[in-house]
Amino acid sequence: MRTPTALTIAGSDSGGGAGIQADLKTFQELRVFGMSAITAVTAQNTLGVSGIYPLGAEAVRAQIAAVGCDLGVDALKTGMLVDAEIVAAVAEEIRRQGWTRVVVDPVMIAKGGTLLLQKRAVEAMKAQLLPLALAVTPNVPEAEALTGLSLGGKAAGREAKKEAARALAAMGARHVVIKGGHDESVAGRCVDLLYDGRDFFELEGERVPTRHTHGTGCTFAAALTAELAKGSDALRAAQEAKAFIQAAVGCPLELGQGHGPTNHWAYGDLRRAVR
Ligand SMILES: Nc1ncnc2c1ncn2[C@@H]1O[C@H](COP(=O)(O)OP(=O)(O)O)[C@@H](O)[C@H]1O
Ligand SMILES: Cc1ncc(COP(=O)(O)OP(=O)(O)O)c(N)n1
Repeated sequence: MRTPTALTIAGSDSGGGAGIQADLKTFQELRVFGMSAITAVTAQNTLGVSGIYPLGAEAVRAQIAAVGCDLGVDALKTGMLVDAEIVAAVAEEIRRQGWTRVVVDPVMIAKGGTLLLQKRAVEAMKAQLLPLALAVTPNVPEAEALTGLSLGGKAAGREAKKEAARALAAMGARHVVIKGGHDESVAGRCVDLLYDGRDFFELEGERVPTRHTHGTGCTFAAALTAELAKGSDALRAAQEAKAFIQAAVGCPLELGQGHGPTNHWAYGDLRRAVR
């Protein structure tokens, strides 16, 4: 059987917890061959982002084309896309290659508050990328920025999240997952809401009381992408991704002085232990 492959189009996190590094670690853990197109290099650690060095749209386009014409891409995800020019180049390459298993993680702001996508690029993302998405995976603030709806922040209600999911589906995304890390409305739980254009599904897990949550969004979206690359449908892939991130947050590595990385090998360890 051919080895499943996945491409991440995202920024590099020198601290290793988010971005390209989190994505490739997750692909590897899920036994999917990982490839990358880097949009920007960030100087970053668990305390925050201290520098952003974009590579530019042409460099991103060239990386995607090089991978596409040779290795094949069973599924891909997008992460930090920096600006409207890179968003446009990525959308154009995806269309040109005819890729359909596309996860758009609409990364906008790092935990420390640094902007990872220019504000004027949000419209480009809505118009050009969301119609190509098999799944879009915003957190609550990203869902608010994309839809213009107020979800209530930490007290985001189920109905408000459903309305935002419908609005994102109307923009062209075939599945919407509104991630629950920022939503504290259900005590002690993290509830991600999945909408497939018809039905809603709740992916629920224990909220782990830890500050080590750097890169949770990237890791969840990368696990979703890896499962899609292996041929799972979107609901099954999201359920597996939720189990992956639950293990990764639940077994922290206690690295760094700030928001430390999650543990990308915890899920594999747990699965081997129950065999
Ligand atoms: N403290 C936590 N305990 C368990 N799961 C978490 C925790 N924080 C986030 N998650 C999960 O991590 C994933 C990413 O969520 P979120 O933090 O909302 O995204 P982002 O990193 O993009 O802000 C979701 O599946 C969410 O439920
Ligand atoms: C290079 C890079 N890409 C994405 C992020 C944001 O990742 P995310 O998973 O949303 O995690 P937090 O930064 O919110 O912890 C990043 N920081 N750097």
